[in-house]
Amino acid sequence: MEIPFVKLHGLKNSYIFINLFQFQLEEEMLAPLAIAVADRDTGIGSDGLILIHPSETCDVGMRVFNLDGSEAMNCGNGLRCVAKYAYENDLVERDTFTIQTKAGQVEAKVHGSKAHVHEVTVDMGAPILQRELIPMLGEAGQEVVDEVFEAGEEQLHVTAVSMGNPHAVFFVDNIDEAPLYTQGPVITKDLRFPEGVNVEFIEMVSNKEMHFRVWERGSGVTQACGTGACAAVVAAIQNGKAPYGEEVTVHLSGGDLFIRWEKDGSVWMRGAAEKTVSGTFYWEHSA
Ligand SMILES: N[C@H](CCC[C@H](N)C(=O)O)C(=O)O
Repeated sequence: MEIPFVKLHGLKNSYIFINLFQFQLEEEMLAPLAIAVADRDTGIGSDGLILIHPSETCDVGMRVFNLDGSEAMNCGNGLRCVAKYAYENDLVERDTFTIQTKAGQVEAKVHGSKAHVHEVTVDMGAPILQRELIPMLGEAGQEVVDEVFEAGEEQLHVTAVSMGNPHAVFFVDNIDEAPLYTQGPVITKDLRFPEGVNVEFIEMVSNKEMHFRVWERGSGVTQACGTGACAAVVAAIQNGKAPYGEEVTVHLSGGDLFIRWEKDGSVWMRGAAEKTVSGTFYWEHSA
């Protein structure tokens, strides 16, 4: 198969994008294709695959697959890249439009021109905080804030937040000493999270600034995670470490995101999105 693609990234969290307004794929191809394109040796190299597709309810739709082929419900960096691509390629006319995800719909506003969108703001909607909706095992109806979390020999404290996809947020004193590579791969598959979980470690710099590292469900360590940054700011506010309604700067490995959670309302994410490669992926798909 000859598959047209574009590679874009949000703060170096990169995906291979396929425009299904122009190209068709069979459902059973999607997971193996995500694995194939993400492979840095035999594929293009990315953190996964994102499909941009027609939607009956929104201006455009997005599906996201991690590099292990698993499909996720939402992707913050992916949303900003989809918004950039949709506006620059005339899939939408206005600079503000809706994007359908598996988790629901969001509203995006692009900043820049048709020739080059350099930044996107997304209303990510309200976080999901009830334990059983994260989902996380335990007493239903409760929020998970600063809860003791036994992880091997360590006793951590977890705050769990869903942005349509699950996040386990841990606050550390020094981000450079966060157990990202030891605890990340273990916690992401912990049975207390029946659907797995994205794992974030946060060091607060001030009440409006934090350092952030992530082990993503299905992709491992990535340079940035947009839904994770949203979850981290929500968790900081739930723990009294940051204020409602004001932009918090999140320093991710790949760059900065600016996140605001309106009390009892939406989480807003603002950040860059860049295109790097376009071309044809030659794929020998064995059914
Ligand atoms: N690994 C995530 C999906 C990608 C999210 C991330 N790349 C972002 O920018 O939000 C999950 O399985 O829920």
